[in-house]
Amino acid sequence: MKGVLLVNLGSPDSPTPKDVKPYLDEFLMDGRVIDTPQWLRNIIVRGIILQTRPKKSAEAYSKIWWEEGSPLIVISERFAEKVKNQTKMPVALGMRYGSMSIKNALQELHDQGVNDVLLVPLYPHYAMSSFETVVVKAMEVQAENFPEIRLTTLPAFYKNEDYVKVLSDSIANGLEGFDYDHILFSYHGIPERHIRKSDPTKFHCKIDGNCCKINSVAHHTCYRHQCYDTTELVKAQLNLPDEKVSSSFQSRLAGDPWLKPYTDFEFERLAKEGKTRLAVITPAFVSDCLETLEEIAMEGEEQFKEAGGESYKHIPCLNDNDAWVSLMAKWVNQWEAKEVLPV
Ligand SMILES: C=CC1=C(C)c2cc3[nH]c(cc4nc(cc5[nH]c(cc1n2)c(C)c5CCC(=O)O)C(CCC(=O)O)=C4C)c(C)c3C=C
Ligand SMILES: [Fe+2]
Ligand SMILES: [Fe+2]
Repeated sequence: MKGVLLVNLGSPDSPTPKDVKPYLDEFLMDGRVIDTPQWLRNIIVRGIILQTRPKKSAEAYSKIWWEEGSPLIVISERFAEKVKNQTKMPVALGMRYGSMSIKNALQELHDQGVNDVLLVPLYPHYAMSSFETVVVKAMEVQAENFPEIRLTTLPAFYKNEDYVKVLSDSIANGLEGFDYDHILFSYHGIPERHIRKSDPTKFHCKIDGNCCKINSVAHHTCYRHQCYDTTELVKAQLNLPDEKVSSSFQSRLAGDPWLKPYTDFEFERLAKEGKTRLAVITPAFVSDCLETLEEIAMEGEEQFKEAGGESYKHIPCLNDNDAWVSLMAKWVNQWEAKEVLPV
């Protein structure tokens, strides 16, 4: 029997340093997130980052936490529930990190007689630190515990025509009534090194401003290209003028060079250039989370207004938007009926 496994990133169990620390430990000890040799990752993560970050992160989580729990988890649960209502197949939800494990979710499907699973990483773009780590983890868990289950992965869907339409409609809806003079597409950042590592040609991705515009097989795994493509596709769908739109990358950790331009620097640059009414869109995330609700909706507004901006709006992610749910249901049902996957 066929079934669906939806996987998002995960959150700590509560917004306290006690619960944030083990969550960050699992997250940052993932070699696809901090991609150093393990001995060095141990020093960087356990010897340095985890000494101070859990307290700082817990404070940030406290600002956005809902009565029902972490926004990312609650929204993912609502989404999964709605998808369930639009398919005959069993649907389970797991998280890459934290206590809602992929193993438990696969067990849930297995207990319902499922032996053929469509794995859906809830990320529109490919990155080794998001999409790839979910796929690798699910394959490891399957091989170790459920050898009779067949796993098929839904590919990164950022340029799927229906998805671009659903995303654009949701953005248009969020922009309604807001008199903006600029729209910033802020994507989660990654270290530049990750782009080079994921380049199958080993020479295409130079991160020089041009490589992402030249056609290449490298784009199947080039997160930077996929983000810029998303901006262009939405811009075309909504007929947005070039001069009113730009892209940037947020949430960097100290140390390595990350993808540029950095979102926080862009807030300052745009305000100084006289763009005073800013809308911010965060299309690397399908559900709102710490990085959108705290870093963009709260901190971002403060940074932009301190730099001279006057009005500011964060446009919500797709979350459990009905059109998004129906599109996901269409994809999983097409796979069930004809083994067809979206492109
Ligand atoms: C080296 C560090 C990190 C990489 C690379 C990275 C890539 C990456 N992350 C997401 C999506 C999310 N990240 C979230 C939180 C978060 N991310 C990092 C670090 C890296 N992410 C940290 C340390 C944290 C935790 C919070 C903090 O201390 O700042 C979240 C939110 C989770 C939540 O509970 O709300 C999401 C979602 C993507 C898509 C990505 C690569 C493209
Ligand atoms: Fe992250
Ligand atoms: Fe590229």
